[in-house]
Amino acid sequence: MLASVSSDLSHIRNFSIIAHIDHGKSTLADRFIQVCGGLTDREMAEQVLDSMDLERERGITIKAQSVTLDYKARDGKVYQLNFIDTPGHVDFSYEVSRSLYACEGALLVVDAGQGVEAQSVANCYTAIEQGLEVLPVLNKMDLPQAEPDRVIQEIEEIIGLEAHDAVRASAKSGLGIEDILEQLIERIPPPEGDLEADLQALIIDSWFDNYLGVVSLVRVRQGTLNKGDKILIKSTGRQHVVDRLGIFNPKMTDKTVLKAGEVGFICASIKEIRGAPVGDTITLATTPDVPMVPGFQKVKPQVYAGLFPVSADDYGDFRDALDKLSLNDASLFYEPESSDALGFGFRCGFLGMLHMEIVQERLEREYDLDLITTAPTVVYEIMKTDGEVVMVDNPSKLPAINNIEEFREPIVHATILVPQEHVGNVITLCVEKRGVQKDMQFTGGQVSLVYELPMAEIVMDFFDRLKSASRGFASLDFAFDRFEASNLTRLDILVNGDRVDALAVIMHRDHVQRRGRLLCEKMKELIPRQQFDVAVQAAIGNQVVARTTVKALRKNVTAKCYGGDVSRKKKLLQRQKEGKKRMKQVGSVSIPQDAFLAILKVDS
Ligand SMILES: Nc1nc2c(ncn2[C@@H]2O[C@H](COP(=O)(O)OP(=O)(O)OP(=O)(O)O)[C@@H](O)[C@H]2O)c(=O)[nH]1
Repeated sequence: MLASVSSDLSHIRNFSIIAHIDHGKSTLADRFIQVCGGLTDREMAEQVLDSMDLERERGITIKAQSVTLDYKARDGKVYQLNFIDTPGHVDFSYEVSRSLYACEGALLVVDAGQGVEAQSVANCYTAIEQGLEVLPVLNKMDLPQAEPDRVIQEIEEIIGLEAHDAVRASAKSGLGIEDILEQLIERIPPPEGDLEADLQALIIDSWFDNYLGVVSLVRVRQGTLNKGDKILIKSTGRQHVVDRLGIFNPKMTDKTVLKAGEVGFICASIKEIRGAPVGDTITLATTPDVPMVPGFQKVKPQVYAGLFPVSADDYGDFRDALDKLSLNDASLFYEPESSDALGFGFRCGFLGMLHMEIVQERLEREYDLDLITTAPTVVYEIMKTDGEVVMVDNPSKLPAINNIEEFREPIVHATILVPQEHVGNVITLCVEKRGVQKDMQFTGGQVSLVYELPMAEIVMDFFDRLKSASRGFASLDFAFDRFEASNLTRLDILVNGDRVDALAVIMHRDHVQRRGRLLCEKMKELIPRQQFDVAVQAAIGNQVVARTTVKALRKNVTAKCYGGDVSRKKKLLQRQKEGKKRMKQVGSVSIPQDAFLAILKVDS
């Protein structure tokens, strides 16, 4: 019953949507906003929840966002629905579990033509473990290839979730949208939370806004939060005054109070995003003993790479750009690095390859920088002969081989879902990537494979290879499991006899011969011919395992463009010039950006 007493939370529903990329989460969220009358048609034209340009271009959701909607249900009552968006990509799974902590329920949206995918299974388990009510929804029912019965069977068998009364919907046509909202109100419990208790609020997300400073999205778990309150951020121990608070409906709307059970934003003149980390707990300065909401952990980067400005003059701008970018991205780690080959730059840590690509693109696009990136690497644990254990995120910083007692690499626990007809190819790929099979189950038309794989193999090209091995149908989810001793070594690349530190890679000894040779071949393709022969060698210590030669250039590139075809000649020169921008002079040889990433293109 919707009572006037403020302590009644029965009209509130906090929920998230779990969906694999492209299964229709954003479209569905837009429909909810429309049904609840939050936006005009023109505003609807933009997908409001994916707010960053880059996200929209790539069509993926990165930052969690929320929207508060008033829904007039069929029982005549008005409910407050707080939808908390979650990112769909495996790199950002930490943020998913944060978002789920703020909810009592989640919709599991599955494309009725595609079926269940590994990532949504993993997120669904997280939700179930956190005690959430999960409601399956079959989306894209308007498509002729929709197979609701098969997908229901998959949901029941793979996830173990009752799905026979899952709403059959189409976010595109509008079919079933109100049925979803009705089911949500009926099945997802309202939040619990004592309004009289001391304030305890969870930070679901924080981002840096140029005008407002840090804005945090919070879920009040107990007590109330008022404008003007002096708050305490538990992990930093810092105190701040709340300048503004309110909700997104979906526009930012100011209020004076957020109560237990509610979700909204706060601004408290916090200068950088690390001052209000995601997953942290807020309480009042007067009640510092309120416990933290459990499960808070600092995000740890999984993949590291060196980023260097092409022109040394840009170093200062590059540092400023990283400072600014990190205001908004707490998971971006960076520290100065210097390389003999590439000069001064930064060693950056990322959540995964997608995160790395996004950061790189933002630096180049928003800050107009030309950067050279070295091959990404995972973090290794090295036990030295003197017993000391060190973590190494940069192949060129490895201790000398004879000082290494044990080389340990990170192992992930991976789940792959793949249609039966492609399972053979996927197993072959996993074996090639040094995977160890832990489980294999057949369900409906899909096979669920569980493997332990070295993280280094996964972050390289595994995902792309998996997609091509399964015609795009396989899906993957993985999480760090442990460090394990492995027969690894460092492979150096020498250009005309000079060891190029930025080209060093760590790999398994079994792969060294073959990959070393392929790497030299690839380098030969990538390094432009010079006025002299260039020798490219791959070596372990002093032992050369492969070599090739980039033959000296004899002809002028434009020589063959004889006659009056000036435009073609100009074009060629222009292309050459653009190519040069992304080159680094190493000794007397120009090495292009692609060569630094060549290892990623070397299939074992
Ligand atoms: N035919 C059909 N297409 C749909 C439906 N729902 C979504 N789509 C389309 O599917 C594509 C992906 O939809 P999104 O809503 O962007 O998917 P998403 O899950 O939010 O993707 P991320 O933001 O990347 O996680 C878009 O081209 C939508 O237009 C539906 O019910 N029917």
